[in-house]
Amino acid sequence: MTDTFTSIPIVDFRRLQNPETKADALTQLREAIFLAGFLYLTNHGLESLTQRAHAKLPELFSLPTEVKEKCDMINSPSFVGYTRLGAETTASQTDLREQFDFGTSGLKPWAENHDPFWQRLEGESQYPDHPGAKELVEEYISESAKLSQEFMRYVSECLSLPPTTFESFKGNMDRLKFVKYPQAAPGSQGVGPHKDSTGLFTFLSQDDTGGLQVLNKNGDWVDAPPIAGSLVVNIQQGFEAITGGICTATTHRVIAPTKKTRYSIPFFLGVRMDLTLDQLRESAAHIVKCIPASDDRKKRAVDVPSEFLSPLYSCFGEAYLRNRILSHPDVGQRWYPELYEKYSKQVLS
Ligand SMILES: O=C(O)CCC(=O)C(=O)O
Ligand SMILES: [Fe+2]
Repeated sequence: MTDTFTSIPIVDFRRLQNPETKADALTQLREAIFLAGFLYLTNHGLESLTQRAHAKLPELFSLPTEVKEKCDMINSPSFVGYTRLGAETTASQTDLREQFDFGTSGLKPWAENHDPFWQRLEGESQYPDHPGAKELVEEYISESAKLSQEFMRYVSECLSLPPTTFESFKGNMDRLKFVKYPQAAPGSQGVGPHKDSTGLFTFLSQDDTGGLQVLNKNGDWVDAPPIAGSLVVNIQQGFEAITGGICTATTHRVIAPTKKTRYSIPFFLGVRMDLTLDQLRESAAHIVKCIPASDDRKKRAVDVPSEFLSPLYSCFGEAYLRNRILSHPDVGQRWYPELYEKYSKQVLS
């Protein structure tokens, strides 16, 4: 195994499911997790659903502005809803994308008097007023949740852990986004360099445009060109924290397209928000002990704490809320004015 990657590995889900090929496929999965933190998942079974969803996206984004703005994220303390072009910031720069954010539906509503403030992140989605939109989102989230649960079992197995190891870390709310990147001048920022921070794993369906890039350990940007029918899966900071930093969340970005509009659909598998730093340290220590990683990697795991685990925050939920407030400052200022003031002044060490 070399020290870094120059292309994104491919893992065939069907080979993980087939007892005859499973051992070999688990080895590939482990290398992808350790080496890149990114992989293409093929033969995952959601091919026709992702195709149907992509066919719907141009329609949804071409709805009249007033229809889209009726479900504007500014209405939502849970940061779900529509974000117009230019209202999102990553790495201190404006992203050139427009998007709808949704979450798992039917969760218990936030109760001001006894739920913690960050629990308000879990709330009902706002759907664009368009036939079939809500049904499509609900089906997409429910199918992706099933796939991601099975995927996580294989991840546990490839790390020599019992298959259900990570299940108790799963949160109540998964998130889904429909994203549109309009054509822009060469080199424009579709979304700036970032690690996904609000969950365990991301499952991304991109169209055939290209533009997604992943940072390797030498500091080079590696293209993740579209592979028809595949999902790009990556580790989020929640999973990095749970594995004590051994499985790292990898930085990525999207260069805005120059020739045509790009659409993508990321699904974010949620993490349990009530986990405190101490609880996490304890379970991470246990998990790290079992994972067969090199001593060097284990040492690095201790040396490189995730920013998600900053002692500035009481638990995952608070770190997550901070991330949402700073990414969507208009929504943050409206619903959490005091926290906005506090978080925007903090510097993460
Ligand atoms: O649109 C994409 O391909 C990636 C989007 C992304 O990285 C994100 O929204 O976190
Ligand atoms: Fe991302």
